[in-house]
Amino acid sequence: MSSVIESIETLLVDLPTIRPHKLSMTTMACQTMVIVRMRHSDGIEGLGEGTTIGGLTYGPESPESIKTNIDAYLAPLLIGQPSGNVHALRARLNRQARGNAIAKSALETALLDAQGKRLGLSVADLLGGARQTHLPVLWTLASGDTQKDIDEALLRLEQRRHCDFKLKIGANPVDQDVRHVAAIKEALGDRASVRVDVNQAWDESTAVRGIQALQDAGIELIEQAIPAREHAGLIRLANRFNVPMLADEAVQDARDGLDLVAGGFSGAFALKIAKSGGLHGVLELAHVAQAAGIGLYGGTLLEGSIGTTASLHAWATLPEMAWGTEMFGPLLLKDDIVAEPLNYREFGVDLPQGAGLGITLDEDKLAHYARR
Ligand SMILES: O=C(O)C[C@H]1C=CC(=O)O1
Ligand SMILES: [Mn+2]
Repeated sequence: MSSVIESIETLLVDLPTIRPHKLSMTTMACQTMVIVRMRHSDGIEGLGEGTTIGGLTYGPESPESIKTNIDAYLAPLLIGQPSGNVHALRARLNRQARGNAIAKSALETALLDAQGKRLGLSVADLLGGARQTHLPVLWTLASGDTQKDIDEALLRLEQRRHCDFKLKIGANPVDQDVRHVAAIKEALGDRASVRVDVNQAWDESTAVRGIQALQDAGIELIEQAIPAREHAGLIRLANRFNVPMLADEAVQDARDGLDLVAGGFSGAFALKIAKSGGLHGVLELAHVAQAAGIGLYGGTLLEGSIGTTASLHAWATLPEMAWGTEMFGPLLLKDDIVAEPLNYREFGVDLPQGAGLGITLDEDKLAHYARR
């Protein structure tokens, strides 16, 4: 008899960050992940992760809402269903539950992990096969202090850990932010690509002033300068400047991507499994971008090792991404809940091998960090 989904357990796991991570909307000292353990009648367990940033400061789902909504609404839709048809299960969830993209992404990850283990294939294999097994990874400088950021970047360069850096700005007045960014770019010179993420903090006229100065300072990419829903404004900025715009919060899924393209956007899209409700959804967005000549960027919501690995399996199926990836989440955390951490080397990370995600939990660490 074929396998069915037997139980779905969700755990809130709190891991401290290696340093305060200062973003335009919040400063993080800890990351909370929702870990999904999905058990099937054939004895296989699938792992998933749903993670956001800073409670409700980043988006409409919080770690607690992700857990509650899986427990109360989404898990009951899956339990007792045949394990193996991921598309049928996605459709079932989407028919009965609106939104909740992060929760759905965690569940789809667990389904794919289990199906891969069942068939002896990696998640990338299930998605058609990996085109890359080593992916570039940038580092985000967000200590809140210019000199500390410069020292951190120089160390990462020296270690051959990262050579692309994203600076989180938008919490301070625009001129102060521009001075901070320009000082870092000046210190790193041609050794590094420097980009900024404003996380929606500016209005359009502030953005015009800020982006002009950042372009003059040699910044290579401007991420989400204005609020997510201001698609027309983002398209105007993309057409006004030479430095490309990276749409992040503005582009959740393929539908948003199509609207931006149809409106005349050019530049790049940040792909995140969490925004698009999972790996298949994010690849649909990637395909819209590819058809429209929009650059690809493998994005993160600062997931731990499970969510980061799931994303890597999706990115691995794509051709080389124009702007690389930011799959550094596990490096921002002081500890890990997996037995074998991801291998970061040579300015990038290796795609884990093995069936499913290719990840094993460290049960002691999980028990230690799980919220009681
Ligand atoms: O891009 C975001 O908005 C989220 C995130 C990615 C890196 C980081 O530091 O925060
Ligand atoms: Mn962003």
